[in-house]
Amino acid sequence: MPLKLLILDRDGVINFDSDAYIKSVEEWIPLPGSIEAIAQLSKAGWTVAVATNQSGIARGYYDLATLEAMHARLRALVAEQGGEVGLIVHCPHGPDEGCDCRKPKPGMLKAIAQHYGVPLAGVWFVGDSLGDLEAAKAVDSQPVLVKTGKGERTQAKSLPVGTLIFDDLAAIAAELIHN
Ligand SMILES: O=P(O)(O)OC[C@@H](O)[C@H]1O[C@@H](OP(=O)(O)O)[C@@H](O)[C@@H](O)[C@@H]1O
Ligand SMILES: [Mg+2]
Ligand SMILES: [Zn+2]
Repeated sequence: MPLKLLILDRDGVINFDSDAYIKSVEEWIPLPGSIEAIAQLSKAGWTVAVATNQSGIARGYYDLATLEAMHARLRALVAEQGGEVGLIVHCPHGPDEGCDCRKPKPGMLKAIAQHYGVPLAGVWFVGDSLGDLEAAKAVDSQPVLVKTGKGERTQAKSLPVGTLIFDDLAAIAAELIHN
C-alpha cells in the first residue's frame, strides 16, 4: 500500500498568517478546523508533513527555539484529537541567501519525499502563496491553493496550470477522506 502523503504549507494554511510574521507561540493561532482536519487525515491513514518558509529567523524576528515551540504546540493539539503530524521542514534563510530550500524552490518538498522514500509526482502540496504552488509544480506535485491566509490574494494571480482550489484545509480533508 503506497504511503498516502500530504504536504502542507504552515502559515495561512494551518495557522493564521500575518504580514508582520508569526513571531511567538502566542501569535501562532490555528485556523478554524485546521487541527481537526489534520487529525482526521492522520486517523484516516494519511501522513501529513509540513514545508514552511521561516525567513523571520534570518531576519531576527524569532529564534529556532521559538519556532520549535510553535511546532510542539501544533503536534500537541493534533495529538489531543488522536492524530499525529509527520515531518516538519522549515527554511530559516532570507530571500537573498540563495538557499535551495526556500519556496518557490522545491528543496523542502524533496527532503520530505526522501525522508519517506516516496516519489513526489502527484503528491498534493497545499499552500496559500504563489511560491507554494510553484514549488509543487517544479517537482511534478499537485499544487493546491487554499483561500485562507494569503490565498484569496494569490487566487487573483496567474496560477500554475492544474492548480486545485479549496476554501480551507477542512475542505481538503473532506475531499481526501471521503473520495
Ligand atoms: O507560509 P509559510 O511558508 O509557512 O510561512 C510564511 C512566513 O514565513 C512569512 O513569509 C513572509 O514572506 P518572506 O519570507 O518575507 O518573503 C511573509 O509572507 C510573512 O507574512 C509570512 O508570515
Ligand atoms: Mg503560507
Ligand atoms: Zn532555505
